[in-house]
Amino acid sequence: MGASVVGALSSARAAALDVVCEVRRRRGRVRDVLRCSGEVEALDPRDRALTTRLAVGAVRASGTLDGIVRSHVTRGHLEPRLADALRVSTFEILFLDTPAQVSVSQGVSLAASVAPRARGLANAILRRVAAEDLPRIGEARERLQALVSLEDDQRIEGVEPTGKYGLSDGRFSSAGASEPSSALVADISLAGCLPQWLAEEVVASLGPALGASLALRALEPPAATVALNPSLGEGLSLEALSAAALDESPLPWPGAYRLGRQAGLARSGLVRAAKVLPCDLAAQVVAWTAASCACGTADRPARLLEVGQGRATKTILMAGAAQSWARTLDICSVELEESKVRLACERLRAAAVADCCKSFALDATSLSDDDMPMPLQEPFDVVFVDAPCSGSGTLRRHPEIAWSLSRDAVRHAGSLPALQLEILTAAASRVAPGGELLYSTCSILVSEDVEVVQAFLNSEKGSDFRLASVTDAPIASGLRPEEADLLGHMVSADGMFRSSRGTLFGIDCDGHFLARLVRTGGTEP
Ligand SMILES: C[S@@+](CC[C@H](N)C(=O)[O-])C[C@H]1O[C@@H](n2cnc3c(N)ncnc32)[C@H](O)[C@@H]1O
Repeated sequence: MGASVVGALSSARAAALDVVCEVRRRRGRVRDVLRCSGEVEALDPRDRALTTRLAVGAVRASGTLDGIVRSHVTRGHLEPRLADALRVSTFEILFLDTPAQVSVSQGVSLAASVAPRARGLANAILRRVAAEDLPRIGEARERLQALVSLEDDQRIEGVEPTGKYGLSDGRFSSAGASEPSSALVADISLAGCLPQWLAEEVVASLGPALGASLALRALEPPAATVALNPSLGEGLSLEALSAAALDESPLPWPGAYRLGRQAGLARSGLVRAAKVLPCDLAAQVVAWTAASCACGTADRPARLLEVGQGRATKTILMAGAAQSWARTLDICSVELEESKVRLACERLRAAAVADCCKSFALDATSLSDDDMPMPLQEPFDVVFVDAPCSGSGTLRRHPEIAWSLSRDAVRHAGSLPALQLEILTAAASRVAPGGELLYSTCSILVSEDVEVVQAFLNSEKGSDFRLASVTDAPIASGLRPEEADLLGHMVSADGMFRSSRGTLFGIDCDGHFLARLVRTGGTEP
């Protein structure tokens, strides 16, 4: 924070405010606005990092920050640019290590830069944020930290370790087992800057200790993780990555690296050339595991249907993983949005895997229909459903999600779980007998993962399938010990993959989910 100067408004903070105003005016995404901003581009790297942290943080925590600011305004209404400035400054006071004297003084200058007559009001509000809300969040974090240090729900059960939450806190073992205590939910909501309903869902889905751990890490920047494209020669891609001086270090997964410096990645041209794919580590594990389920089944080229191709990151990883095992995958992918299919096709060509991949723009809920394009009519060894979801496992990467999502979207009829079940059921009809149906999301909510899997298995179509453990996927037998540890750590006792199960080797992944369903009954589709 050396660039900060008490009194004179720093250019990093002024740029962060412009970005946040632009996001509000255009209803844009903060990372897109940051990427396209000439003002941000002109900053030196250190200031650019502060601008990014402030703008992303202000958007990610917006509901909590606005509530705190409002609680200190006794009358009247804040004009939008002033509210934006106070949001940015409140985030800095509460969540960055800037000395309060500097962050308050800079916050007052920031507010005065857009509303000169509000200097006194801004001063009063920000001083109260520093004096009252900063310690309140510190106390909430301490209580959550005490809970996290107990490690597992079993040790919590029957013990009231800190006396700071009610006894009922230890009694969560699965979704809906009991109501979360309001004190725990309030702490997770405040420290993790989540709407209360989402904090409740997080506790119901992950349990108290993992919910607390997630809240403590919720405002940190996401890990800068990349995958080398195996199809373009891992050695060459690694050389190019080293030459770009991004301070890479290997992670315990084939071709996975963490970057110490992320800022130069776009400028290096490596992403455009598809030599390097920005991709969370857990998403890489999901893609390689899915590829192995297809490659492990036959000596002939295996057929894999990917549902929900998006920008084809996992398609590229799956094709590359198969090549690295000297196997061939024929991949068909379907995606609802035509613009994504066009982009996916461009990326597949750049990544040198277009020969083995075909993409179709269609609605996956119609996959059981008779009039599908020809290549989709033949049965598949593996159908991999990378389902549309809330993205609640990727809040740090997609900061808009936390405050734009509603409980209705993840819970009720006509919502995401209903669409996920419809897609899974339609996709199931394309699985060959003995083949596998894989269901994946980047959500941490049980309503979108295990409950969808259970609803499917309880359905007529689902009666042809049984759950298999992800630890028994063919990839597991070929992994190096630390890679096997990583996979094992992320698989729960029920055999389902959940990367939200906490950090390992200091790696803090997004929250991804994967379930394997093997087809044991039924006839050819
Ligand atoms: C989790 S994302 C996929 C991510 C992608 N596989 C990747 O690796 O980057 C889910 C995708 O499903 C697509 N989708 C949503 N509804 C769909 C539907 N009814 N049929 C097919 N695709 C759909 C979304 O547009 C989105 O791209």
